[in-house]
Amino acid sequence: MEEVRFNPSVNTQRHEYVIDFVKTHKPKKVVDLGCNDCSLLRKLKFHREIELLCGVDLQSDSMKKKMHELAPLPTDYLQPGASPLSIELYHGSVTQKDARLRGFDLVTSIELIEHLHLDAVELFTEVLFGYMTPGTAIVSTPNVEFNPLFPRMHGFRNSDHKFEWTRAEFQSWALKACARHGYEAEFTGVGQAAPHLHLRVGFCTQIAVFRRLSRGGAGAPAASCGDSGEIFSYKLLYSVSYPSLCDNNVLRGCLVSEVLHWAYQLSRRRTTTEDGDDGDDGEEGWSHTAPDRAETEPTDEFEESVFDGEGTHGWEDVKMTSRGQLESYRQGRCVCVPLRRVWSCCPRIRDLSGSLARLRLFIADDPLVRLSQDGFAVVLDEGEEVSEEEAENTGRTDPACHHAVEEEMWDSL
Ligand SMILES: C[S@@+](CC[C@H](N)C(=O)[O-])C[C@H]1O[C@@H](n2cnc3c(N)ncnc32)[C@H](O)[C@@H]1O
Ligand SMILES: [Mg+2]
Repeated sequence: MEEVRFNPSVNTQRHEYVIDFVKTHKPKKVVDLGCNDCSLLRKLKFHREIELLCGVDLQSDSMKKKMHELAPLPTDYLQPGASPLSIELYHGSVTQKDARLRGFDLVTSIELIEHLHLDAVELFTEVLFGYMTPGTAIVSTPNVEFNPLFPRMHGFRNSDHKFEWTRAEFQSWALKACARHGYEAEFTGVGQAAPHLHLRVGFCTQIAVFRRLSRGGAGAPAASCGDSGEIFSYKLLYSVSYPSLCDNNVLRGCLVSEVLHWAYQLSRRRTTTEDGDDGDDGEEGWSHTAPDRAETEPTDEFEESVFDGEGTHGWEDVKMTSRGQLESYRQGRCVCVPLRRVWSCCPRIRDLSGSLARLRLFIADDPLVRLSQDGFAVVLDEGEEVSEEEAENTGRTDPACHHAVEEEMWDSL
């Protein structure tokens, strides 16, 4: 019989199964048991709906070799995620409890259980379903019925395997765990044989997806391990937090970067006065006096009418309603760009800050931004511009530029 080959590899297919599950169910807290060299974690970290991503393994060497690849990339600083992300790696055995891993939304155990002796599988089952009590769990293991399709293989698929189960054996273990701990399970797999063989041999890798039944619901007994206090049996090997917009300092950095970028852009644009006069000194388009505060800071009604959040008024409305009110103006050798104008031009600034008042609060004390005395305009020194190089160094780039940097990074990986 010709040896079966998978493309993509069955390992990749297992990881893709988990990733698809994450995309669909959007768990916030995920732990990968038996994470080995963190290869699944390195893929999962890009799914920013996850806020806490953990890995556990008995062998620390493989984790240590690759754990630094879990660190944030430069792009994570340029475009911080909207929600936080922490990654933690633990050295320990899945047969032991650790309070830090309780109550997760998703636990994955990919090709782990067959590396445990059967008495350790019992302990693991208790720890996983009775103590960790995740909302969902994905457990995969080889399906021994598929092995005849590997004619050159003798014994188990790996010398460290303590057993390999048939579909019936795997399902029996899973259903017992469900009955004891209040879960339900569905069975599937990855790595499919030719259609005429599939029914007979099943998937190469068998997968059980467990879902915890609601507490107090039928078949949901109390956790069998009981609440045995705070147990910390794992050693924390690695921990990293990603920059996120939930951190006020990161949010301020992003707002400052956007405000400066837009203020420079707007300061370069020619403006005309209300009557179309472009000034008497040859410097076309500049107002030379600070407008009344009322001019740069239209009324609340104005703000409500233009920024009612319903998307009924576009930028065209702003130009019409505020003609003559949102112009940049000169003060001495400086150019002042009304903060409201910056706000009007950049949806990202509006999204990030929520309101003009909040924007002002956020950036007012930042040393990179100079606001006018009344706090209503960004003050730029004449001729001050952000060079391409400077923009890259400070991250003061427009979104298109972020994407270019990101693409470049991906190409180099
Ligand atoms: C085949 S590898 C798992 C591969 C990995 N899950 C993946 O998807 O790429 C099995 C892993 O389980 C780990 N392991 C074995 N016994 C363990 C235990 N009692 N507790 C935690 N990890 C264990 C091994 O060190 C090894 O890294
Ligand atoms: Mg294995």
